[in-house]
Parts: sequence; C-alpha cells; structure tokens
Amino acid sequence: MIAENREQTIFNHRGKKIVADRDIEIIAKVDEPLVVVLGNMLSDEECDELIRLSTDKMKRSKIGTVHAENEIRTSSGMFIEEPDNLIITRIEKRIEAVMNIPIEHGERLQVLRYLPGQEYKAHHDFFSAASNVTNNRISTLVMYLNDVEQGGETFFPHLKLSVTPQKGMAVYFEYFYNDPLLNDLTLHGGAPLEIGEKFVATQWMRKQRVR
Ligand SMILES: O=C(O)CCC(=O)C(=O)O
Ligand SMILES: [Fe+2]
Repeated sequence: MIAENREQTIFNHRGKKIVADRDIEIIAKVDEPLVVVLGNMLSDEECDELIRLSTDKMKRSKIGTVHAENEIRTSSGMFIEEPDNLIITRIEKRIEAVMNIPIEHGERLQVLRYLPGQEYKAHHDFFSAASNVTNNRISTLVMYLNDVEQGGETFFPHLKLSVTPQKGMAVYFEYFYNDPLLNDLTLHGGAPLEIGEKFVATQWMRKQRVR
C-alpha cells in the first residue's frame, strides 16, 4: 500500500485496537475516504440506556419525536440532552477518544429508530456549499444499539460497502478532505429495515465547537 500520497485524516489510530476506558476493536477499514468499522464501542448496558432515554423522551413529549418531513429519512429521531447522565458522559468521553475531536465540537447524540420499511436514503452528513453553513460537519460515528434481524445495513454506494448493524458496534467516517471528491465519496444511507427494529445513535462532529 502506498501511504505517502494519502491526505491526512482526523482519525489517528493505528493497529487493531483503540485503548480508552474499554478496548475498542478496529475490525475493518476503507483507507480513502476513511471508513472504519469498530467493535466493542458500547456495552450492552449503554446501548439499552440510549434506547431507554430516547423512547422515554418520545413518550413524555407528544411532539418530541421528530418524523422526517420528506422521503429521505422515514425513521424517527431524538436528540439526547442529558448533560447530567453519567452513562452519557462516559460514552461521550469514549467518543472523543475514538473520533479524536473534543466533545465540544459535537452535536448532541441523535438516536434514530427504524421500523420495517423505514430507511435513510443515500445522503451526505455535511451541508453543501450552497447551504452557506459556516461551521460544517467533519466526521460521523454511527453506533448500533441493537441486533437487527434483517435489512437496515449502513451502505456506502460509491465504496460498494455495507455494514451490518450489530449491537455495540459502530461505523466511523470523515469528510474533511481538501479534495472534495473524497468527501463526496462518503455518500451513505440506512437500507430499508426488513424485519424487527433498528436503533442507532449518531455523533456528528463540527469543525468548530458548538457547546
Ligand atoms: O441508520 C444508518 O445506518 C445510518 C444513519 C445515518 O446516516 C446518520 O445518522 O447520519
Ligand atoms: Fe448519515
């Protein structure tokens, strides 16, 4: 592999694991644009807590659950705003270590819930130049909160890659390259869920702090 010509990445981990408060496994990788499949990102208990917090909040607030207003995303989404929750704090510390960005650059965790037939069509997580967003997103971590029976893979059509959701695992990717073509290649989506339920928690990082 010729590494010299590669652009620098935000993700700075080498080898097969990331040592944080638990050992996170680097399972698979696409080099450019960088996409990394991670094992052991969350414990079962942490996954369950994220699902509980999001479903609790959906129940408490009738208007809380935000259904997508268009056909791009048909799942329901919820931002987790629990600054005093110790489990969230612990997860955020780990996310900082993995993404190599201070959590102050992070939007609140978003939990998405998909039911059969629901999907997230191919999209970019960054905002287009036309949108005039000054503090754009630079990287994403999608964490899988449950085992999915069938469907619901995270797919990257340009990379011909798809990741099967498995409880506690995650997929990381970044799109802050100088070469805009590399950023464009991070197009991705959540395939239609076929059977069961799918929960993910997404962390988006911004170029500058947001909290
Ligand atoms: O549900 C998935 O697999 C993808 C989620 C996603 O693309 C996002 O949250 O930005
Ligand atoms: Fe996305």
